[in-house]
Amino acid sequence: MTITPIGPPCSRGPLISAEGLNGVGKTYLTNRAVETLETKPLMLDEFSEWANGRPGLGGALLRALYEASVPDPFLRGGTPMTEALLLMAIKRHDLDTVLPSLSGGLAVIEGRSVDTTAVCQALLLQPDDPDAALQTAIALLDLASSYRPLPDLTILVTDDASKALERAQRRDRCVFTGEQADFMREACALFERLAATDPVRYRVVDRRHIDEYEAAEQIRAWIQGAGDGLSCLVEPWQGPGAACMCCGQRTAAEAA
Ligand SMILES: Nc1ncnc2c1ncn2[C@@H]1O[C@H](COP(=O)(O)OP(=O)(O)OP(=O)(O)O)[C@@H](O)[C@H]1O
Ligand SMILES: Cc1cn([C@H]2C[C@H](O)[C@@H](COP(=O)(O)O)O2)c(=O)[nH]c1=O
Repeated sequence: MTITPIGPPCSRGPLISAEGLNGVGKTYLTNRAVETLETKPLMLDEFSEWANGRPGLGGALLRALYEASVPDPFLRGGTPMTEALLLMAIKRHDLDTVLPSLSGGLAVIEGRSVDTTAVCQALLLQPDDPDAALQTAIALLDLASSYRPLPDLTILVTDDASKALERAQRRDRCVFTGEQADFMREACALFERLAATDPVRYRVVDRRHIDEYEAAEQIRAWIQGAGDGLSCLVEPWQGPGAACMCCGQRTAAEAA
């Protein structure tokens, strides 16, 4: 189903997410890509960059997850479904905070969004079964999309998991355990399989095949094109005919 405004086209900005493993270069490449854009998007930091604490409910929920999972980089506290719902609530909170920017026509780039939640929590819910994990990730994304609209565009940055691991360890001056490195390898494969299920929303930058200049240029072009022909953004739980969260117009649903 597509949502079309009854009046003039919606002038909102695009909601974009950057996804991929720790240390794969999401932040590095996205920052490089936006350097050359005339109108800078609003960048919503990744979790680790909330180091000084983010005010508000999103920060408080994240602190609760960190405290319950210490000392695990993947926020694993032993109750994956509860964690999934909290992570979705944080990503919903992120959306709430950027609605004024989207409404003003600005592009917003989320450093990680609901796809990370789908991938990481699916691996916890279906350990040792990659096909079941893919189905679970798809189902978790479906659940997330009832909390908030999915991004208009998701850029997956991927690479050999071992390269991403090396960069993450160097940057954070830490050593991942063997189990954590295995988790990253599984997440790498699942991110790639999940992206292949939705070629309309995902664009994939594979650093095994292109250098950082080409990667940044691709990302720049995708960000620049993401604002074309956007439909209204509606509360998923309100259904057809709801007002757009950005322009306020009532929408009509039509069969795709
Ligand atoms: N092509 C590159 N050349 C040199 N350094 C790089 C390159 N790509 C990334 N890095 C460095 O590797 C580290 C990890 O990159 P970055 O922080 O962008 O990863 P990330 O995907 O955002 O990771 P995380 O999700 O863990 O925050 C950073 O210190 C970054 O500066
Ligand atoms: C959003 C989200 C994050 N995580 C994990 C992935 C990373 O190890 C950390 C956050 O680090 P970053 O600075 O955002 O790269 O949290 C997760 O397991 N599930 C999620 O939904």
